Formats: sequence, C-alpha cells, structure tokens
Amino acid sequence: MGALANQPFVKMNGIGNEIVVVDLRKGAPAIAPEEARAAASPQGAPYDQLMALYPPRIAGTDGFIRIYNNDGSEAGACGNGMRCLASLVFNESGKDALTFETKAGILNCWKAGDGLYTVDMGPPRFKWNEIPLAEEFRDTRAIELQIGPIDKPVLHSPAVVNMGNPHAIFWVDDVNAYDLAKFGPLLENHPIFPERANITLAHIVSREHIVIRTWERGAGLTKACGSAACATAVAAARLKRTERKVRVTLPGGELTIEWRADNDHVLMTGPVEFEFAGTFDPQLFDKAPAP
Ligand SMILES: N[C@@H](CCC[C@H](N)C(=O)O)C(=O)O
Repeated sequence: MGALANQPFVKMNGIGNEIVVVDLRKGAPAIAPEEARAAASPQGAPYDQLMALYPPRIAGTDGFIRIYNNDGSEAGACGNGMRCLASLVFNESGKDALTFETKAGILNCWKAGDGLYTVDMGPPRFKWNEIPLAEEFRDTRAIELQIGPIDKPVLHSPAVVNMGNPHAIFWVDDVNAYDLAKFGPLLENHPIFPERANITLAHIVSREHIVIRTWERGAGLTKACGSAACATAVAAARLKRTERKVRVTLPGGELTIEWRADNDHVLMTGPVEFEFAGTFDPQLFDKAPAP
C-alpha cells in the first residue's frame, strides 16, 4: 500500500495554481511518482502541485514538506502551495508564524493580514552550477540561449535564477503574444538545463510592476507559479530594471514580491482559496499507470 490510498486531502488554489494538500503527519512512506500521477488524474484530484506534510524532522519546525508535480517529479519549492498548506496549519494551530523544512531549505510563513499570507522563499541563487546549467556561464543575468531561426530568434537571452527550482525568464513586450504551450516544453527540456527548468515570459510594465506567464517544469501551463514570480522579480531587479519590491501579475491573480536588501531573502505575499475536501479512492492507485 502506498502513501495516498484512503488519504484525506484538501483541494485549494493559490491565485489559480491548482494545489492539493495531504496531511501525512501521522506517518506514511514517500509518494511514488506513479502514485502522484494517479492522484492528479481526472478520477483523483487534478492538481499542478501536491503538497505532502510529514512530521517535523528538525526541532523547532512545524513539519517537513515534500512537493510533487503532476508528472510525478518532485519540486524543491512551491510558493503558492506553501501559502495554501500554511493557511491550513495556521487555522488548526492558532499560531501566527510557522516554519517548515522543504527540499529547498527552511521556509518561514506568516499571516500578512486581509487574508494574505507571506512566505519567506529564502535567498535566490545565481551561479551557473546552482541553477543548474550544463555549461559554465559567468553572467547568468542573460545567457546564450535562443529558440526560433538563428538570425531572427523568437525568444532569446533569458535570465536564469534558482529560487528553490530552476527558472529561465525571457523578457518580452507582450506575454500573450507567444505560444508558450509550444515553446515551453522545448525550453523546459533543453540540454542546457540538466534538471529541466520552469520557463517564464515576463513583461516589465514599470519599476514596480511585472506581468508574467509560466510554463512549469513537471506541470505545464499554470495560472500561477509563485517561485517564477520570485525569480522574475529578482532577475529584473538584478538588471536594475525594477525596484526590489514589485507587484507581479500572473494569469490567475497578483503577488507582491520583495527581495530584501538586508538578508537577501525573497518574500512572497498573496491569497489562498479553499475549494473542497475529499479522500483518495484506493482503487485509483491499484490502476496506477506504469511510468
Ligand atoms: N507552482 C509552484 C512551483 C512549482 C514547482 C515547479 N513546477 C518545479 O518543479 O520546479 C510555485 O508556486 O512556486
């Protein structure tokens, strides 16, 4: 028996990023890739990311979180999912601040008022081997990568950032003018990204406002990707094109992102929405398709 059969779940969204939260604090094995894929099927609870909450492994933390994409792969960070999961733990615990261990490190969350939640996503990483990239680039503010005809590229020179996950950001004038469903998978799986990458189109509207659309590694087109919003804000500020605090508009809503000058951490603030609660049918996992 795997981890998810008969397991209660909560379906939520973070500005349209489809999130399923599973509370495994009573103990359960790690979720196998085929189980994660079966859980995301139409007979399960279709999601972009599944957030699995395990008992704390480090004293002083509120739990250990593992994050799964709907293709069964594991993600390091998920900003929208963190807000959703934290909102549930805030409700049950009455606490004002929470600390979770994730693959991307220790993340703190707190209530920001007006139904908003802030997640401290930690510091961004910029070195080529931290993104990671397959070859050395000394300056990751714009790397040599393009798609389309060699003399007339459709997209080119992305900034790359690791924000718990690998991100590539292409600067454009209109995020809706590109077929991201076509270019996204090509770029996500480009050999320059040995661990694949999240692909974002970003339009800088002003020094305080950016509009983005993201093709997510392991999940495809989503209405919102919180870590992409963080990565984009950081990349734009690094190029001195924006302030360190910006409003980011995504297809599903808005986030406020602040790259702190004092400790280098990136703070993401936004809402969450509860949709429904359910229980995973064990038969779903009997029929789990082979990878
Ligand atoms: N939607 C998430 C990011 C999801 C992780 C990503 N697909 C990956 O595997 O890198 C967010 O809100 O940050």
